[in-house]
Amino acid sequence: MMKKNTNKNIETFEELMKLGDYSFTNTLNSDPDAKVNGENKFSREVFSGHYVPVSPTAIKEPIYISHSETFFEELGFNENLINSDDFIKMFSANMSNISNLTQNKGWATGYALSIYGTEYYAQCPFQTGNAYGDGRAISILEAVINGKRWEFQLKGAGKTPYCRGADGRAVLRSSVREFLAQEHMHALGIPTSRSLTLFTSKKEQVQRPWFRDNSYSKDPEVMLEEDVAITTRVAPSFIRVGQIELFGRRARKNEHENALKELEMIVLHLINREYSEVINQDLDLEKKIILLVNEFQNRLTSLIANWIRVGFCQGNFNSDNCAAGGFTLDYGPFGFTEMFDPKYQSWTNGGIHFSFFNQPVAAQKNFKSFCSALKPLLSLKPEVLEELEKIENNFSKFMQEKMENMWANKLGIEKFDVELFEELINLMIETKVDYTIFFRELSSIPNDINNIEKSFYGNLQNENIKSRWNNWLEKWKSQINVNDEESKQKLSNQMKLTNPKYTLREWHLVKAYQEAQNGNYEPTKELQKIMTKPYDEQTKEIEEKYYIKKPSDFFGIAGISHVSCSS
Ligand SMILES: Nc1ncnc2c1ncn2[C@@H]1O[C@H](COP(=O)(O)OP(=O)(O)OP(=O)(O)O)[C@@H](O)[C@H]1O
Ligand SMILES: [Mg+2]
Repeated sequence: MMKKNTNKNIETFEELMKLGDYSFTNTLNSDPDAKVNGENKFSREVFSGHYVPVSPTAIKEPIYISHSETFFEELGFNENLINSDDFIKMFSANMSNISNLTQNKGWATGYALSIYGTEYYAQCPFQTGNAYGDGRAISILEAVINGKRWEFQLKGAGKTPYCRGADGRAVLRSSVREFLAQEHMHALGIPTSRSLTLFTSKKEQVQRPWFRDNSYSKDPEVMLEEDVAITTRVAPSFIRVGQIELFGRRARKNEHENALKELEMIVLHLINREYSEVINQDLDLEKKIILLVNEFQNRLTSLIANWIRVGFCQGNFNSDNCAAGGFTLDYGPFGFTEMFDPKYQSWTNGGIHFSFFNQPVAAQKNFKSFCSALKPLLSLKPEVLEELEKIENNFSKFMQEKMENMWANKLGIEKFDVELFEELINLMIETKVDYTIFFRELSSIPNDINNIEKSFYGNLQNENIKSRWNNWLEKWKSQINVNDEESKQKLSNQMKLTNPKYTLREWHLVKAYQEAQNGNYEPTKELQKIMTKPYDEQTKEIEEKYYIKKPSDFFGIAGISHVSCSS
């Protein structure tokens, strides 16, 4: 039976505004100093409160680049909305002179920073952590749409108290990357913040450190003038592990009389926004906390296994870039591994700890920071604290289980086999395979290793390696359940739903944002169209253009093989 579509469509900007709901202002505290500080567009310490009201700074004469048709459809947004003047104004950060606005201010939030489990304060200009947070991200709307609550956040909408002396802007390059990556990840079946719209402007440029053309430099060499842009991203909330940490640290140090209360408030807010379907709101606080850590652990471990499944490396997995709802957030120095390397990491300053295969450990560090932040709420309940610590200590066991299941699925086998897996990884490293193409080709269940040569960066002339590969294939085949053409086809189809055909390679992105800088948005749109169907075969023409290994000319090239800065 066809499921009846009960969703109500949103035809006009006015209808969208009617769904706006700012009730969080009843359950969360605003920064008490915000009023005194007027515009709130300069770097300053914010000592308490959960959010600071901030007016976004418009980009002038916004130029439309793209919107997510898929997400519009999911939200029930009429396509015509994108032509509405008010809609364009709102999502290019111009909230003046819009009729039907319930509130013409947005809000920014503070958060703390832990890098690989170590607490940091140095990144805050005051060295206290009180001026660190959304430096250029400003939320402007919460709306309940067809029963689901969404927060709409502009990235690059100008300065906030957390701007740390920077310009509050995002450049076109990083905005195109984030806009495309979010919808690609969603299409890959991976929880993520979503993209709504992408606007740029030719009326404002900001400077960013970057590389010369075709440079091999690891460090930026020049300051580039780049056009500004704003992407609107959408999620049930933008609460980060770092945000819970900020309140956890304040409570732990008893920084002000409301510190513990504010921690409780933000935790309950997190549960409401991200976990209301799994945590009954009538339970007492301790029970809620235990369910919360369990479920966050569950989501986070699945998320990381999924990242590794598709070759994604987040690159900067600090606690402030780890969404407490367990989805992907902050597409800064991210990348998809091409020539397989477990240590792959595109960000030159990122270090090995955020590299591709170390992401389970990086996640564990963020999980630990999350648990530590909750502990002040349990100081009078040692038995609950013990329970929490037990969950915390089980992280690596759960992570390992998720990883093994993921590898088994990727290989189309029932049960993970450590020997089979380790030999595969060794062979993949030794023979330099393209991660995406290899697993996709394997999904066709080849008879001989020559059939998947397409995925090798070198050729297979070495007889020893060739025979090791064929032995591996034999062993693998003895573990998959394929006895006839029909079962082979069935398994092949199933594997192709796990192993995508297309992933967002950096050199595709570079072409798209360089063209966009010249005012040609077609490559961005083409990439968007292809990368939102990553498991489909698509046309021969697309295959020839996008289902190919990284061209040798791009190896080692700055801005393609590695980046120095994400903003
Ligand atoms: N141009 C900028 N102006 C003001 N603040 C900035 C700017 N670039 C980065 N920041 C702030 O510096 C911190 C670290 O930046 P990072 O690259 O992790 O985040 P981001 O990409 O801006 O944002 P997000 O995590 O919201 O996606 C963040 O708190 C961010 O808000
Ligand atoms: Mg960030």
